[in-house]
Amino acid sequence: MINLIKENVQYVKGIGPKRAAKLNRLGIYTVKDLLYYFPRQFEDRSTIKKIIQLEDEEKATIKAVITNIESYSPKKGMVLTRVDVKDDTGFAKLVFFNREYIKNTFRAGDGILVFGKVKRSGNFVELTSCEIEYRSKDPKTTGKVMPVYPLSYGITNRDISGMIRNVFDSREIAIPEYMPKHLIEKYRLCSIDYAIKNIHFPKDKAALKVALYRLIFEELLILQLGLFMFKGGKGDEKGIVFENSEKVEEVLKRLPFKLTAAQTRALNEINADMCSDIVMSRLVQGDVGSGKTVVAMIALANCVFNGYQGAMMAPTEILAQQHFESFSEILEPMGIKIALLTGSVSKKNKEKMLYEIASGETDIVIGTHALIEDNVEFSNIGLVITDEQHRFGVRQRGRLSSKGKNPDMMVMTATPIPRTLALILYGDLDISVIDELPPGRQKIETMAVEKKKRDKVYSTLVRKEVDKGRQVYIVCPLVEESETLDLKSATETVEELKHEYFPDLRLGLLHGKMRPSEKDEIMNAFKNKEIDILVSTTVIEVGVNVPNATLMIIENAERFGLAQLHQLRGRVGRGKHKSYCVLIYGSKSDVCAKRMEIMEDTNDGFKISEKDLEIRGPGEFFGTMQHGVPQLKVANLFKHMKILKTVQHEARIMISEDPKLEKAENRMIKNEIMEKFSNINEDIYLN
Ligand SMILES: Nc1ncnc2c1ncn2[C@@H]1O[C@H](COP(=O)(O)OP(=O)(O)OP(=O)(O)O)[C@@H](O)[C@H]1O
Repeated sequence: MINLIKENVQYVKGIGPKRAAKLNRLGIYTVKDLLYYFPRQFEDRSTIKKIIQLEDEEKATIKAVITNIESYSPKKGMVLTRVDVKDDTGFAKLVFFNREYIKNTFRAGDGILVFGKVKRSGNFVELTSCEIEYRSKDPKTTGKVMPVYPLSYGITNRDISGMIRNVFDSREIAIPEYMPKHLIEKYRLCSIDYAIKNIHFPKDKAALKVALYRLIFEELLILQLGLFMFKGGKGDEKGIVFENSEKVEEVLKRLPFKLTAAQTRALNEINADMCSDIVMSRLVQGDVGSGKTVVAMIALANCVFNGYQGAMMAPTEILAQQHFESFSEILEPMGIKIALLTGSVSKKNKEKMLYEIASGETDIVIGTHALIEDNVEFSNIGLVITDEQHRFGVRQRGRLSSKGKNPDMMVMTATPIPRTLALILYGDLDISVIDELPPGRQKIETMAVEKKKRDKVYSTLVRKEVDKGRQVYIVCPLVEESETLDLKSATETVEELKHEYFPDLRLGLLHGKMRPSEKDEIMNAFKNKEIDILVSTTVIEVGVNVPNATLMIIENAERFGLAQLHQLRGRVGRGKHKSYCVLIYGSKSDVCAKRMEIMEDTNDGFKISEKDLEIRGPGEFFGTMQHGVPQLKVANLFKHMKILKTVQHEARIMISEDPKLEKAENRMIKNEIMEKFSNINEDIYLN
């Protein structure tokens, strides 16, 4: 049987090479691909409505009797057929384009069961895009739950249904079961055969539910098992056993503040890992401004006090520079030597730096991607930290770790996501959550303002903050003006502000196309209060810390996702002053209104990322990450969170008992995993 499933789809009755070529473009090559080409949604045609109940714009099924049929040609090549029908509650018109056969097949007095899109205006009811479900004098059978497939390349829903029907009709197809038996029994999953048949031709709503449950379960299980298998769970290799150095107390004393309870808790968890012989793999999650950096710094200091080197990789040069400065201020006086390694270090300096890192003279290296280049060698690295890991790939993180012998590893992120999703994004890491902001932080007052009121925001709010001695960020979606997009650009905004609003103030411009040294210069000037208003693109999004900045204005706020708006907003409210965020939007869409409302209502990153997921769906939310794993066809990481949790629990057990899934009961599902993951370019997958 299995061979039939792997057979080229072109040999299925009614397909042939021409249609097969079209199917190929939908990613369908084999019979199996066709059977696994799942509907995007289902239309419930099983409920029959009376004409009187029909609502404008809805899609519905009616059972009616034909009273009249007329065909005419409004223009060359087009035939319009109008079928008048009635039921015991009213009258309706059915409209068909280019379906001449209707006039020859039907007569007045025939019964018809028809599904279509309703247009209603008072008592006038019309159904368009009609599909005839049954025709007979008295259609007793009801319409079904109909699959709707994701289509293109001239293939219709009917085509796909027909082809799949042919597969089942013309040959003995039985899909061999690959789900481990213990899971089928424990969760009462239906067989794969039943699931496939019922997802394409649901017997009824209940059967569809059973089929979907099985397929969602399976899809998530394959994804999670694959990720565990390929990313590797926590290894059993022995790590370095650090001691909790007394000198850490001295570091704490040098800080201008006391750690929050949440920071202390995270540090204790990190310490416990570092002092054990297990290699640490820990994710530190904390909302913007919660103080993750200092936690990283203390862990690195402790590593150095134990005689090892540490490294921290940041996603941008600005951020690496900032960490370098804040770490140096506290740690250098204690004799710790810190280096900053980025792409813009001159060749000569770099050589010296690399030598000092390799010889062990340098204790802590902070840098960007430059850190993972081959020529960076450490003498004895004990702890590697990546900041904002979602910008790096799994392999990049791995590359940094591989520069030592089982160093402890820590990842920091400001995107608070549910545990279940973190497991998919980050693999099997332990998680510490910093769920408390430093004392004295006030809620960032957020206002969404229509584009036409921008003037007022500039002339009142901006002026007020600057007069108080505070600083302002203005974020624009583009660097330069665009002819095609009506979006605010950073360069244009600076000019406008300079000439029309604030000729007396000091303005700065920051964007990704500038040279690193220029960026540094501007950032330093802003930090040193030499710039009042910094107009920027999203290069300031992650981590930038200037506590005197209290007003953030985001132009074309509708262009950004919620999580990104939250990150941007997090650049203010980082000190003791009351801070504000103004979201200027130019869209009238409902989604935009909803997004703005959420931002106004809450400052809680966790709630925001949940909403973001809900609005955008996990595909977009995970961005590039989704390119790297098999596409989900039926499961939705957000909607099916409960199933995901169950699946993760089971996957973890399976992997711990059989890490490579080699036992007889797991071999079949392993084949499925290999097949799904094999289509993925490893580079993309890992990055
Ligand atoms: N316990 C504390 N008490 C007072 N201020 C603190 C405390 N911890 C950190 N800070 C200060 O809070 C600000 C934000 O800290 P930090 O930059 O570490 O945040 P973060 O969690 O990395 O935020 P982001 O994700 O936005 O980069 C810094 O100015 C830092 O000095």
